[in-house]
Amino acid sequence: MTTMKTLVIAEPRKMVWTTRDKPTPAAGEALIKILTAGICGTDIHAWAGNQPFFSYPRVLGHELCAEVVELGSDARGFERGQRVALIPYISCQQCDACQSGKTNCCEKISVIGVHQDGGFCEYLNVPVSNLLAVDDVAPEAAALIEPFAISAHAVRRAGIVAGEHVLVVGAGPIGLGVAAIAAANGASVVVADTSEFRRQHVNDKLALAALNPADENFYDALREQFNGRLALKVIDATGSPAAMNNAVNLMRHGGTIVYVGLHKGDLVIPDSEFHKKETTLMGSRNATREDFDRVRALMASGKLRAEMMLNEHFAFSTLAEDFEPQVINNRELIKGVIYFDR
Ligand SMILES: NC(=O)c1ccc[n+]([C@@H]2O[C@H](COP(=O)([O-])OP(=O)(O)OC[C@H]3O[C@@H](n4cnc5c(N)ncnc54)[C@H](O)[C@@H]3O)[C@@H](O)[C@H]2O)c1
Ligand SMILES: [Zn+2]
Repeated sequence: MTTMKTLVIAEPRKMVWTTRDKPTPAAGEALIKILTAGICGTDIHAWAGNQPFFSYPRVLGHELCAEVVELGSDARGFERGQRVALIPYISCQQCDACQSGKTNCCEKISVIGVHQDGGFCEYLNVPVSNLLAVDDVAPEAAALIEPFAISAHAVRRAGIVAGEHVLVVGAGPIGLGVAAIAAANGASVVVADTSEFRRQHVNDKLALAALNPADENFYDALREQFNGRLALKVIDATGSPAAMNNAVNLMRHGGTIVYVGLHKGDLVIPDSEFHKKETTLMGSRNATREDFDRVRALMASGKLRAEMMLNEHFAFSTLAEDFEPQVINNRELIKGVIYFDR
């Protein structure tokens, strides 16, 4: 086969099937055959046209599990037939962040499937330096290593260790990943979300307590979970300033707040509480190879399972037709994985 089926966002709200040439890997690249792909909130925003940095036409897909089918010259470290996950970030290696070793914060970062064409197609060329070997992880879970790695990065930034009282605000894919990884670290984890459906998912699939921050007795319920105390670490995964303006009030002395949610609007930090409690405030951006490795190992050991984040499956062959009715209009979608039926 020299051509391949490719799903292109031609313009906002318009997905079309296109036939493209199957690529040939250049030096340092692998040609990968996509097996599964996760659908991210970014994909949905790109479809809707409300992602300012997006340009069209674009092939989405940055949460990928694939098989190596061909290797370009000098593409070392992988073999044909090997199962891999994509680390989609390409950093410039020159900016201040990259020079400080924080390539996840690169000022000129290019994300495969966001700033350049990704994997909602049958085959993709990628630098081998962007691959992670995942032979010990099933394709369904391997497609979720990237969102779980973003969560793992936030957990690592917060320094969450066994026995700590951790409140995760927001039970979308990122918050669920944070809660699952913090619990795998041995922390005592409570999740807060205004959505009853998402709280039920936390109870059922993570076996953790989930509270509604809009409830009158929220603070009392939180204290009850944490042996009469407030949280030591709060991780925000909502992206809602309304959810987090009072985060410092949820903390006890010497606590840490990590914002992984990207807030559409400024945050308000209650000054007196912030000083009085000597609160630490941190951001968390993307993930590093270390975070991807940690997630792969947790998945291989059975401590992280796809179902903790995943609740829908889609077929690649009908995705253009299904995207609006089943992805966009599905109020109960948390995370979907696409199967590449050929
Ligand atoms: N830092 C990074 O590198 C990075 C990477 C990916 C995503 N993100 C951000 O992380 C955030 C979460 O992503 P997601 O895909 O899980 O999103 P999502 O929209 O699926 O989940 C957000 C959750 O927050 C809940 N929520 C909203 N307002 C709330 C409130 N006031 N109180 C409690 N819960 C509330 C919602 O019910 C929902 O369950 C987004 O802001 C996203 O942009 C950051
Ligand atoms: Zn850089």
